[in-house]
This record gives sequence, structure tokens and C-alpha cells, in this order.
Amino acid sequence: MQSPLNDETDCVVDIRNLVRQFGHVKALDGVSLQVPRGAVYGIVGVNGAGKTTLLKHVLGLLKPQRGTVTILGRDPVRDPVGVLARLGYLSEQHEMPDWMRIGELLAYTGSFYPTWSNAYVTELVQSFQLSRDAKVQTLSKGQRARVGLVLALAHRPEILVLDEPSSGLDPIVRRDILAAIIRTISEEGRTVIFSSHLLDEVERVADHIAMLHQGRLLYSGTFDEMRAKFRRVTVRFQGPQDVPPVLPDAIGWAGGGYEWTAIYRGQGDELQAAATMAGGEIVEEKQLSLDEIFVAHAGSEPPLATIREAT
Ligand SMILES: Nc1ncnc2c1ncn2[C@@H]1O[C@H](COP(=O)(O)OP(=O)(O)OP(=O)(O)O)[C@@H](O)[C@H]1O
Repeated sequence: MQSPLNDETDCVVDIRNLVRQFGHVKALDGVSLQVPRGAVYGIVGVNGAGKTTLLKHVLGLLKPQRGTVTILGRDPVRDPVGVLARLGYLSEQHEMPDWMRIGELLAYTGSFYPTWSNAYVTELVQSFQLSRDAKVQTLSKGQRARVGLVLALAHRPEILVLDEPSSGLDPIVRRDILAAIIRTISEEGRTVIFSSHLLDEVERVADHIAMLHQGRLLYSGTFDEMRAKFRRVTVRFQGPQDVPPVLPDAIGWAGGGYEWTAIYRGQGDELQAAATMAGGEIVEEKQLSLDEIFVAHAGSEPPLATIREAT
């Protein structure tokens, strides 16, 4: 169903209660996500979390089994031309015909897009240090990623969708790709949605984050909101406590006796009042890292902390 009203609003991607099951695997389990125009939205999660499946729905490559997906006010399955003309996409595999030269591939792809800009292509080819004469089959992984990015950007899409843009790339090339993303978004009003399993990468580039785990959305929103919302709090009691206190919005209790520590995701004043009611007092509050927030949500597994990259 089309909802033209959405087209003019600030929500360029509107996903509601999306469910996708492959056999017994729930790849997406009731995911809702709203992406505002101009955002750089990082979708983070371990392998198999559901990131690619979510992006395939944005592109209209998969039809929702339940729920709705609205892109720029349109249904991408019913109106693929109307949506895809306004999207740019870089897949994880960077698929492209090996036998073509870069120049031929650019000319061929450009013929499909009325908004394709040759001047912009020239600029990108130069800044990515690509040679139009080079055959695709001779390119390194990093060069393939750059060509893929030129192809995704050259029609100046309103939304750029990147699936693991830096997968398999060395850190320097990865920074190049990220720099290109940042340049793209600096053009007014463009939106970038990219998936990654690297928390550092998402933190460096994105202003919004969605955390996916086992098909469920653990958190979505801006980094600033998230950092303000989640804190590690330590509560001290006048006498030893055998069990953790029951306080609203506090999870993952650790400690024992006089002092207990938890991750808190709510309003500070409410916690203070609840702690006092429980006979305790908050003695310390600390900001959490992304890893800690993710682990607190995802349960006992160490989902992303183990693959956080040193850069
Ligand atoms: N076509 C398919 N057929 C069967 N199962 C699938 C299919 N596509 C995805 N899955 C399963 O759905 C789950 C989510 O997969 P998805 O590729 O979306 O995860 P991901 O977060 O993108 O992972 P990765 O980081 O490894 O790319 C996985 O368990 C995967 O095996």
C-alpha cells in the first residue's frame, strides 16, 4: 500500500512489526524501525542477527511475511522502479561482471538512471584512484568496494544502503569507504543505512544505531539518546543484601552484600527514589560503552565485545 503522505515527511524508511522466517529460523522477529531523512543509521549485530534480511526488505528484494515496509512513502515490493531509482545499494559481495572494464561498467549502469551524474562519477573515480581501463577481474577487494560505491552513489540517491561496506577490507581502505559515506551524507538531505558487525565502525560514522540480535531489535535511536539513557549504577545498602534489589529499569545485577551494581535505562530521579525505598543509596553512576550496552541487552553471550576491532 502506498502512503504518499510519508514521502514528504522526515521518515524515509518506515518499518513496522516486520517478521521474516526461513524454515525454523526467525531472521526478523517483529522489527520496527523509523529512519529520519539525513540520518546515518548503523545497523549492528553479529553474524546471522538479521541485518542483510532487513536490508533486503528495504530494497524490496524480500516481501514481508508480516508487517509493513515503506520507503520514501512507497512499498518497495509493489513499486520497485519508483523506489530503486531513488536508492543506492552496495552489497556485501560487491557483485559485478568480471569481464567488463570499470569505464564500461560505469557507462552501462549509468544508462539505467536518468539522474546519473558523469561529473560526479569523474570526481569519485579520481578521489578513489580508480582507472577506467582496469578490468573488474583484476581489481583488489578494496578497489572492487570502491567501484561498488561509485555505482551506488553516481545517481545521487536519496537513500544509500550499504551491506557490510567494509567487509574483508583492510583498515585503511575501510577508512576511505567511511570517508566517502561521510562525504555523501554531507550533501544535504541524503540518508545512509549501513550494516556492520563492528561496533567501532558504527560508532565512528553513524549518528543513529539499531542493535539487532537473533532477529530482534534491541535498541534503535540516536547515539546521544542511548548514551544519556544507559548508565552503570552502584547502590549501597546499610546492611548486607542476599539478593539483588528489585528496581525498575535496572538489569544485569552484579555484586553482593552491601554493594550491588546494575545497568540502568531510565530516569535518574526514579531510580534514586526507588533505591531509597529499597533501603539503599546510589553511590556511583558511570557512562557505558557500546559493548556494555549491547551485552546487557543481548544477555549473557559476549556478542560483539569479542569482535571489537582495535583501530
Ligand atoms: N535465504 C535464506 N534461507 C534460509 N535461511 C536464511 C536465508 N537468509 C538468511 N537466513 C538465515 O536468517 C538469519 C539471518 O541472516 P542474515 O543474513 O540476515 O544475517 P546477518 O546479520 O546479515 O549476518 P551476516 O553478518 O553473517 O551477513 C540467519 O540465521 C541466516 O542463516
